[in-house]
Amino acid sequence: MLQIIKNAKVINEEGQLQLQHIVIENGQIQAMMNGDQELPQQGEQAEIVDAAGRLVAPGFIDMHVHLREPGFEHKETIESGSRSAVKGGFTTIACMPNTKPVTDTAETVSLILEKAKQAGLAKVLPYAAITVNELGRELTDFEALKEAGAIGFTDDGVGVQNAQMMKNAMKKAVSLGMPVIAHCEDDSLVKGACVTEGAFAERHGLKGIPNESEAIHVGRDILLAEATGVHYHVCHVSTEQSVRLIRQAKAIGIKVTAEVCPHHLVLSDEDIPGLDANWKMNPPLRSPRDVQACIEGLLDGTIDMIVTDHAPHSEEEKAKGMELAPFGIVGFETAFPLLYTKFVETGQWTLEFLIQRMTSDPARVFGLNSGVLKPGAPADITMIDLDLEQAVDPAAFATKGRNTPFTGWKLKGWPVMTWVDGELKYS
Ligand SMILES: NC(=O)N[C@@H](CC(=O)O)C(=O)O
Ligand SMILES: [Zn+2]
Ligand SMILES: [Zn+2]
Repeated sequence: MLQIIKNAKVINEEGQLQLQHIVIENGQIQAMMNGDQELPQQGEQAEIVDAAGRLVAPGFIDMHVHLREPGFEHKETIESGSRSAVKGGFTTIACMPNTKPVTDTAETVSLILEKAKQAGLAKVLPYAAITVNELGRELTDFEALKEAGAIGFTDDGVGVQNAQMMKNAMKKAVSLGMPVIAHCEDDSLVKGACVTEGAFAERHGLKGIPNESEAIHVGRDILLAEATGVHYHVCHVSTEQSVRLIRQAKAIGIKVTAEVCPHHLVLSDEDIPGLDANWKMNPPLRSPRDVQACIEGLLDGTIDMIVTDHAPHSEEEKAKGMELAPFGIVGFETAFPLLYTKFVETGQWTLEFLIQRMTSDPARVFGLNSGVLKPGAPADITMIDLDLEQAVDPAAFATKGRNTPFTGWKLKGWPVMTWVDGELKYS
Protein backbone atom coordinates (compact mmCIF):
# COMPACT_ATOMS: atom_id res chain seq x y z
CA MET A 1 0.00 0.00 0.00
CA LEU A 2 1.14 3.53 -0.80
CA GLN A 3 1.15 6.12 1.94
CA ILE A 4 2.18 9.73 1.77
CA ILE A 5 3.00 12.11 4.58
CA LYS A 6 2.69 15.41 2.78
CA ASN A 7 3.85 18.88 3.76
CA ALA A 8 6.32 17.54 6.27
CA LYS A 9 9.05 19.80 7.58
CA VAL A 10 12.15 17.62 7.46
CA ILE A 11 15.82 18.27 8.00
CA ASN A 12 17.38 17.81 4.57
CA GLU A 13 20.88 16.57 3.74
CA GLU A 14 22.26 20.09 4.14
CA GLY A 15 20.83 20.24 7.64
CA GLN A 16 18.19 22.78 6.61
CA LEU A 17 14.50 22.53 7.34
CA GLN A 18 12.65 21.87 4.12
CA LEU A 19 9.06 21.09 3.20
CA GLN A 20 8.90 17.58 1.72
CA HIS A 21 6.45 14.79 0.97
CA ILE A 22 7.41 11.37 2.26
CA VAL A 23 6.27 8.52 0.04
CA ILE A 24 5.99 5.17 1.80
CA GLU A 25 5.38 1.81 0.24
CA ASN A 26 5.18 -1.54 2.03
CA GLY A 27 6.61 -0.13 5.22
CA GLN A 28 9.62 1.45 3.56
CA ILE A 29 10.40 4.98 2.52
CA GLN A 30 10.14 4.99 -1.24
CA ALA A 31 10.89 8.63 -1.99
CA MET A 32 11.48 12.00 -0.38
CA MET A 33 9.93 14.63 -2.66
CA ASN A 34 10.36 18.37 -2.56
CA GLY A 35 7.27 20.03 -1.17
CA ASP A 36 6.69 21.95 -4.40
CA GLN A 37 6.60 18.77 -6.53
CA GLU A 38 3.34 17.17 -7.58
CA LEU A 39 2.36 14.14 -5.57
CA PRO A 40 2.71 10.86 -7.52
CA GLN A 41 -0.14 9.73 -9.79
CA GLN A 42 -1.08 6.81 -7.59
CA GLY A 43 -1.54 9.53 -4.95
CA GLU A 44 -5.25 9.09 -5.49
CA GLN A 45 -5.28 5.60 -4.05
CA ALA A 46 -2.71 6.43 -1.41
CA GLU A 47 -3.43 7.00 2.22
CA ILE A 48 -2.42 10.61 2.76
CA VAL A 49 -1.56 12.29 6.05
CA ASP A 50 -1.10 16.04 5.96
CA ALA A 51 1.70 17.03 8.32
CA ALA A 52 0.70 20.66 7.73
CA GLY A 53 4.23 21.89 8.14
CA ARG A 54 4.97 20.04 11.36
CA LEU A 55 8.41 18.55 11.94
CA VAL A 56 8.78 14.98 10.72
CA ALA A 57 11.90 13.12 11.83
CA PRO A 58 13.22 9.58 11.78
CA GLY A 59 11.72 7.64 14.68
CA PHE A 60 13.90 8.01 17.75
CA ILE A 61 16.17 5.16 18.76
CA ASP A 62 16.77 4.51 22.46
CA MET A 63 19.60 2.10 23.15
CA HIS A 64 19.05 1.94 26.92
CA VAL A 65 15.66 1.17 28.42
CA HIS A 66 14.09 -1.04 31.07
CA LEU A 67 10.85 -2.78 30.09
CA ARG A 68 10.76 -4.90 33.30
CA GLU A 69 9.21 -7.95 31.71
CA PRO A 70 9.62 -10.77 32.57
CA GLY A 71 9.27 -10.56 36.32
CA PHE A 72 8.48 -6.98 37.27
CA GLU A 73 5.20 -6.50 35.44
CA HIS A 74 3.90 -4.29 38.26
CA LYS A 75 6.49 -1.69 37.17
CA GLU A 76 6.09 -2.07 33.39
CA THR A 77 5.38 -4.61 30.69
CA ILE A 78 6.81 -4.88 27.22
CA GLU A 79 3.42 -3.69 26.01
CA SER A 80 3.12 -0.66 28.35
CA GLY A 81 6.77 0.24 27.90
CA SER A 82 6.64 0.11 24.13
CA ARG A 83 3.39 2.07 24.15
CA SER A 84 5.18 4.73 26.18
CA ALA A 85 8.07 4.60 23.72
CA VAL A 86 5.96 5.29 20.62
CA LYS A 87 4.15 8.04 22.51
CA GLY A 88 7.53 9.63 23.07
CA GLY A 89 8.41 9.30 19.37
CA PHE A 90 10.67 6.25 19.80
CA THR A 91 10.42 3.49 17.22
CA THR A 92 13.36 1.30 18.27
CA ILE A 93 14.28 0.54 21.88
CA ALA A 94 16.98 -1.71 23.30
CA CYS A 95 15.98 -3.29 26.58
CA MET A 96 18.24 -4.12 29.50
CA PRO A 97 18.52 -7.62 30.95
CA ASN A 98 17.92 -6.85 34.65
CA THR A 99 14.60 -8.65 34.54
CA LYS A 100 13.40 -11.60 36.65
CA PRO A 101 14.75 -13.99 35.58
CA VAL A 102 17.69 -11.99 34.34
CA THR A 103 17.89 -12.14 30.54
CA ASP A 104 20.75 -14.61 30.63
CA THR A 105 19.32 -17.47 28.57
CA ALA A 106 18.19 -17.88 24.98
CA GLU A 107 14.68 -18.71 26.30
CA THR A 108 14.30 -15.32 27.95
CA VAL A 109 15.64 -13.47 24.90
CA SER A 110 13.08 -15.33 22.78
CA LEU A 111 10.31 -14.57 25.26
CA ILE A 112 11.07 -10.85 25.08
CA LEU A 113 11.09 -10.90 21.28
CA GLU A 114 7.80 -12.82 21.27
CA LYS A 115 6.10 -10.38 23.68
CA ALA A 116 7.40 -7.44 21.69
CA LYS A 117 5.93 -8.92 18.54
CA GLN A 118 2.60 -9.44 20.29
CA ALA A 119 2.64 -5.84 21.52
CA GLY A 120 3.34 -4.74 17.94
CA LEU A 121 4.43 -1.23 18.84
CA ALA A 122 8.10 -0.24 18.92
CA LYS A 123 10.91 -2.45 17.62
CA VAL A 124 12.43 -4.07 20.68
CA LEU A 125 16.08 -5.13 20.66
CA PRO A 126 17.06 -7.21 23.68
CA TYR A 127 20.42 -7.09 25.41
CA ALA A 128 21.59 -10.18 27.25
CA ALA A 129 23.49 -10.34 30.51
CA ILE A 130 27.28 -10.65 30.61
CA THR A 131 27.19 -12.86 33.70
CA VAL A 132 24.68 -15.42 34.93
CA ASN A 133 22.01 -13.67 36.98
CA GLU A 134 24.16 -10.50 36.72
CA LEU A 135 26.10 -11.82 39.69
CA GLY A 136 29.53 -11.32 38.18
CA ARG A 137 30.62 -14.93 38.79
CA GLU A 138 30.24 -16.78 35.51
CA LEU A 139 29.83 -15.71 31.87
CA THR A 140 26.55 -16.44 30.14
CA ASP A 141 26.42 -18.46 26.91
CA PHE A 142 27.21 -15.66 24.48
CA GLU A 143 26.79 -17.80 21.34
CA ALA A 144 23.35 -19.03 22.33
CA LEU A 145 22.24 -15.55 23.36
CA LYS A 146 23.44 -14.04 20.11
CA GLU A 147 21.74 -16.84 18.20
CA ALA A 148 18.47 -16.09 20.03
CA GLY A 149 18.64 -12.44 18.97
CA ALA A 150 20.50 -10.54 21.69
CA ILE A 151 22.22 -7.47 20.24
CA GLY A 152 24.91 -6.98 22.88
CA PHE A 153 26.02 -7.94 26.36
CA THR A 154 25.61 -5.92 29.53
CA ASP A 155 24.98 -6.38 33.25
CA ASP A 156 23.17 -3.04 33.43
CA GLY A 157 21.94 -2.30 36.91
CA VAL A 158 25.29 -3.36 38.33
CA GLY A 159 28.92 -3.05 37.32
CA VAL A 160 31.05 -6.10 36.51
CA GLN A 161 33.33 -5.88 39.54
CA ASN A 162 36.04 -8.30 38.45
CA ALA A 163 38.45 -7.07 35.76
CA GLN A 164 39.33 -10.59 34.57
CA MET A 165 35.63 -11.38 34.17
CA MET A 166 35.17 -8.24 32.08
CA LYS A 167 38.21 -9.06 29.98
CA ASN A 168 36.92 -12.58 29.33
CA ALA A 169 33.55 -11.13 28.35
CA MET A 170 35.19 -8.74 25.91
CA LYS A 171 37.31 -11.49 24.34
CA LYS A 172 34.25 -13.64 23.84
CA ALA A 173 32.17 -10.72 22.52
CA VAL A 174 34.79 -9.60 20.01
CA SER A 175 35.08 -13.15 18.67
CA LEU A 176 31.35 -13.01 17.94
CA GLY A 177 31.42 -9.45 16.58
CA MET A 178 29.25 -8.25 19.45
CA PRO A 179 29.54 -5.12 21.63
CA VAL A 180 29.94 -4.98 25.41
CA ILE A 181 27.79 -2.32 27.05
CA ALA A 182 28.80 -1.33 30.55
CA HIS A 183 27.09 0.03 33.60
CA CYS A 184 30.19 1.54 35.20
CA GLU A 185 30.15 1.36 38.97
CA ASP A 186 32.75 0.14 41.40
CA ASP A 187 30.82 -1.18 44.39
CA SER A 188 33.71 -0.72 46.81
CA LEU A 189 33.41 3.04 46.31
CA VAL A 190 29.64 3.25 46.66
CA LYS A 191 28.57 1.27 49.72
CA GLY A 192 24.93 2.11 50.30
CA ALA A 193 24.90 5.68 49.03
CA CYS A 194 21.87 7.05 47.21
CA VAL A 195 22.88 10.48 45.87
CA THR A 196 26.09 11.95 44.52
CA GLU A 197 28.87 12.94 46.84
CA GLY A 198 28.70 16.71 47.22
CA ALA A 199 26.55 19.58 48.42
CA PHE A 200 23.16 17.85 48.57
CA ALA A 201 24.50 14.75 50.34
CA GLU A 202 26.29 16.86 52.93
CA ARG A 203 23.27 19.05 53.61
CA HIS A 204 21.13 15.99 54.26
CA GLY A 205 23.75 13.94 56.07
CA LEU A 206 23.68 11.26 53.37
CA LYS A 207 26.50 9.09 52.12
CA GLY A 208 27.59 10.10 48.65
CA ILE A 209 28.37 8.19 45.47
CA PRO A 210 31.74 9.58 44.31
CA ASN A 211 32.53 10.32 40.67
CA GLU A 212 35.39 7.83 40.73
CA SER A 213 32.99 4.94 41.31
CA GLU A 214 31.92 5.42 37.69
CA ALA A 215 35.15 6.65 36.12
CA ILE A 216 37.31 3.87 37.55
CA HIS A 217 35.32 1.33 35.59
CA VAL A 218 35.39 3.51 32.48
CA GLY A 219 39.18 3.75 32.70
CA ARG A 220 39.63 0.04 33.45
CA ASP A 221 37.33 -1.02 30.65
CA ILE A 222 38.93 1.32 28.10
CA LEU A 223 42.24 -0.45 28.80
CA LEU A 224 40.53 -3.81 28.44
CA ALA A 225 38.86 -2.68 25.22
CA GLU A 226 42.25 -1.62 23.91
CA ALA A 227 43.68 -5.01 24.81
CA THR A 228 40.82 -7.04 23.34
CA GLY A 229 39.69 -4.85 20.44
CA VAL A 230 36.02 -5.12 21.42
CA HIS A 231 33.43 -2.43 20.73
CA TYR A 232 32.97 -1.08 24.24
CA HIS A 233 29.96 1.15 24.94
CA VAL A 234 29.67 3.16 28.16
CA CYS A 235 26.20 3.45 29.69
CA HIS A 236 24.75 6.66 31.13
CA VAL A 237 27.90 8.79 31.43
CA SER A 238 27.50 11.24 34.30
CA THR A 239 30.92 12.52 35.34
CA GLU A 240 33.55 14.91 34.07
CA GLN A 241 36.20 12.22 34.62
CA SER A 242 34.40 9.64 32.47
CA VAL A 243 34.02 12.17 29.66
CA ARG A 244 37.74 12.95 29.84
CA LEU A 245 38.74 9.28 29.73
CA ILE A 246 36.45 8.51 26.79
CA ARG A 247 37.69 11.58 24.90
CA GLN A 248 41.30 10.48 25.33
CA ALA A 249 40.53 6.89 24.38
CA LYS A 250 38.72 7.96 21.20
CA ALA A 251 41.64 10.22 20.30
CA ILE A 252 43.99 7.24 20.19
CA GLY A 253 41.58 5.06 18.27
CA ILE A 254 40.20 2.74 20.93
CA LYS A 255 36.79 1.45 19.93
CA VAL A 256 34.75 3.13 22.64
CA THR A 257 31.32 4.77 22.32
CA ALA A 258 29.11 6.39 24.93
CA GLU A 259 25.63 7.56 25.82
CA VAL A 260 24.17 10.20 28.10
CA CYS A 261 20.68 10.62 29.55
CA PRO A 262 18.53 13.76 29.32
CA HIS A 263 18.44 14.13 33.12
CA HIS A 264 22.22 14.24 33.33
CA LEU A 265 22.23 17.07 30.80
CA VAL A 266 19.49 19.12 32.41
CA LEU A 267 19.69 18.54 36.17
CA SER A 268 22.40 18.67 38.83
CA ASP A 269 22.30 17.74 42.50
CA GLU A 270 21.63 21.43 43.20
CA ASP A 271 18.19 21.02 41.65
CA ILE A 272 17.06 18.21 43.96
CA PRO A 273 14.28 19.80 45.99
CA GLY A 274 14.44 17.47 48.98
CA LEU A 275 14.36 13.82 49.97
CA ASP A 276 12.09 12.85 47.09
CA ALA A 277 12.97 9.56 45.37
CA ASN A 278 11.70 10.84 42.02
CA TRP A 279 15.11 12.49 41.92
CA LYS A 280 16.95 9.27 42.66
CA MET A 281 18.59 7.46 39.80
CA ASN A 282 21.79 5.62 39.03
CA PRO A 283 24.14 7.23 38.23
CA PRO A 284 22.91 10.04 40.46
CA LEU A 285 22.48 13.67 39.47
CA ARG A 286 25.99 15.08 39.71
CA SER A 287 27.45 18.56 40.19
CA PRO A 288 26.82 21.42 37.74
CA ARG A 289 30.44 20.97 36.60
CA ASP A 290 29.73 17.36 35.62
CA VAL A 291 26.58 18.42 33.80
CA GLN A 292 28.63 20.93 31.83
CA ALA A 293 31.24 18.28 31.01
CA CYS A 294 28.54 15.89 29.73
CA ILE A 295 27.11 18.64 27.51
CA GLU A 296 30.57 19.43 26.16
CA GLY A 297 31.23 15.73 25.62
CA LEU A 298 28.06 15.44 23.59
CA LEU A 299 28.89 18.57 21.61
CA ASP A 300 32.40 17.45 20.64
CA GLY A 301 31.40 13.88 19.79
CA THR A 302 32.99 12.22 22.81
CA ILE A 303 29.49 11.07 23.75
CA ASP A 304 27.76 9.58 20.72
CA MET A 305 24.10 9.45 21.60
CA ILE A 306 21.26 10.28 23.93
CA VAL A 307 19.38 7.45 25.66
CA THR A 308 16.61 7.71 28.24
CA ASP A 309 17.50 4.86 30.64
CA HIS A 310 13.71 4.67 31.03
CA ALA A 311 13.48 2.97 34.46
CA PRO A 312 9.91 2.69 35.74
CA HIS A 313 9.17 1.75 39.35
CA SER A 314 5.86 1.57 41.21
CA GLU A 315 4.62 4.42 43.36
CA GLU A 316 4.86 2.25 46.50
CA GLU A 317 8.50 1.50 45.76
CA LYS A 318 9.33 5.14 45.13
CA ALA A 319 7.45 6.20 48.27
CA LYS A 320 10.04 4.46 50.42
CA GLY A 321 12.12 7.61 50.43
CA MET A 322 15.50 8.68 49.13
CA GLU A 323 17.52 6.06 50.96
CA LEU A 324 15.32 2.98 50.47
CA ALA A 325 13.57 3.52 47.15
CA PRO A 326 15.03 1.90 44.02
CA PHE A 327 17.09 3.98 41.59
CA GLY A 328 15.54 5.12 38.33
CA ILE A 329 13.19 7.48 36.54
CA VAL A 330 10.97 7.11 33.48
CA GLY A 331 12.12 8.80 30.31
CA PHE A 332 10.38 8.03 27.02
CA GLU A 333 7.62 10.59 27.16
CA THR A 334 9.64 13.58 28.30
CA ALA A 335 12.98 13.08 26.50
CA PHE A 336 12.42 15.00 23.29
CA PRO A 337 10.32 17.90 24.65
CA LEU A 338 12.75 18.32 27.53
CA LEU A 339 15.85 18.54 25.36
CA TYR A 340 14.11 20.56 22.66
CA THR A 341 12.91 23.10 25.21
CA LYS A 342 16.17 23.30 27.17
CA PHE A 343 18.71 23.25 24.35
CA VAL A 344 17.09 23.96 20.97
CA GLU A 345 14.55 26.61 21.95
CA THR A 346 17.28 28.43 23.86
CA GLY A 347 19.54 28.43 20.80
CA GLN A 348 22.30 26.29 22.29
CA TRP A 349 21.85 23.35 19.92
CA THR A 350 20.45 23.06 16.44
CA LEU A 351 17.40 20.89 15.94
CA GLU A 352 19.52 18.74 13.63
CA PHE A 353 22.08 18.15 16.37
CA LEU A 354 19.45 16.96 18.83
CA ILE A 355 17.71 14.71 16.33
CA GLN A 356 20.91 13.09 15.09
CA ARG A 357 21.92 12.16 18.63
CA MET A 358 18.55 10.39 18.97
CA THR A 359 18.43 8.74 15.53
CA SER A 360 21.33 8.41 13.08
CA ASP A 361 24.02 8.28 15.77
CA PRO A 362 22.65 5.32 17.72
CA ALA A 363 21.92 3.64 14.35
CA ARG A 364 25.51 4.18 13.23
CA VAL A 365 27.05 2.95 16.48
CA PHE A 366 24.90 -0.19 16.68
CA GLY A 367 24.67 -0.89 12.96
CA LEU A 368 20.89 -0.43 12.61
CA ASN A 369 19.26 0.24 9.24
CA SER A 370 16.91 2.89 10.67
CA GLY A 371 17.46 6.41 12.01
CA VAL A 372 17.28 8.19 8.66
CA LEU A 373 14.60 9.42 6.28
CA LYS A 374 15.79 8.19 2.91
CA PRO A 375 14.59 5.83 0.21
CA GLY A 376 15.04 2.21 1.23
CA ALA A 377 14.99 2.90 4.96
CA PRO A 378 12.17 1.48 7.10
CA ALA A 379 9.32 3.96 7.51
CA ASP A 380 10.05 4.49 11.20
CA ILE A 381 8.88 8.05 11.57
CA THR A 382 7.85 10.52 14.22
CA MET A 383 5.88 13.73 13.77
CA ILE A 384 6.42 16.48 16.30
CA ASP A 385 4.49 19.61 17.09
CA LEU A 386 7.27 22.04 17.93
CA ASP A 387 4.81 24.75 18.94
CA LEU A 388 2.71 22.62 21.23
CA GLU A 389 3.46 23.58 24.81
CA GLN A 390 2.18 21.57 27.73
CA ALA A 391 3.07 20.69 31.28
CA VAL A 392 4.45 17.25 32.10
CA ASP A 393 1.59 15.28 33.65
CA PRO A 394 2.57 11.82 34.92
CA ALA A 395 -1.11 10.88 35.27
CA ALA A 396 -1.32 11.01 31.47
CA PHE A 397 1.75 8.82 30.85
CA ALA A 398 1.40 5.61 28.86
CA THR A 399 4.13 4.01 30.96
CA LYS A 400 3.06 2.43 34.24
CA GLY A 401 5.76 4.48 35.93
CA ARG A 402 4.99 7.86 37.45
CA ASN A 403 8.53 8.36 38.70
CA THR A 404 9.76 11.55 37.08
CA PRO A 405 11.38 14.68 38.48
CA PHE A 406 9.83 16.72 35.66
CA THR A 407 6.22 16.86 36.89
CA GLY A 408 4.68 20.20 35.99
CA TRP A 409 7.54 21.32 33.76
CA LYS A 410 6.19 23.36 30.83
CA LEU A 411 7.77 21.91 27.71
CA LYS A 412 7.46 22.43 23.97
CA GLY A 413 7.93 19.99 21.12
CA TRP A 414 5.61 17.04 21.76
CA PRO A 415 5.48 14.00 19.47
CA VAL A 416 2.02 13.72 17.92
CA MET A 417 2.21 10.74 15.55
CA THR A 418 4.56 7.77 15.32
CA TRP A 419 4.88 5.16 12.58
CA VAL A 420 6.84 1.91 12.73
CA ASP A 421 7.46 0.22 9.37
CA GLY A 422 4.80 2.51 7.96
CA GLU A 423 2.17 1.47 10.50
CA LEU A 424 0.70 4.17 12.67
CA LYS A 425 1.45 3.26 16.28
CA TYR A 426 0.59 6.47 18.07
CA SER A 427 -1.52 9.51 17.36
N1 LIG B 1 19.22 3.81 36.10
C1 LIG B 1 18.60 3.50 37.20
O1 LIG B 1 18.54 4.32 38.09
N2 LIG B 1 18.01 2.31 37.39
C2 LIG B 1 18.03 1.19 36.50
C3 LIG B 1 19.32 0.44 36.52
C4 LIG B 1 20.43 1.06 35.75
O2 LIG B 1 20.25 1.63 34.66
O3 LIG B 1 21.59 0.97 36.19
C5 LIG B 1 16.88 0.27 36.87
O4 LIG B 1 16.85 -0.87 36.40
O5 LIG B 1 15.98 0.71 37.58
ZN1 LIG C 1 22.91 1.29 34.62
ZN1 LIG D 1 19.66 1.26 32.89
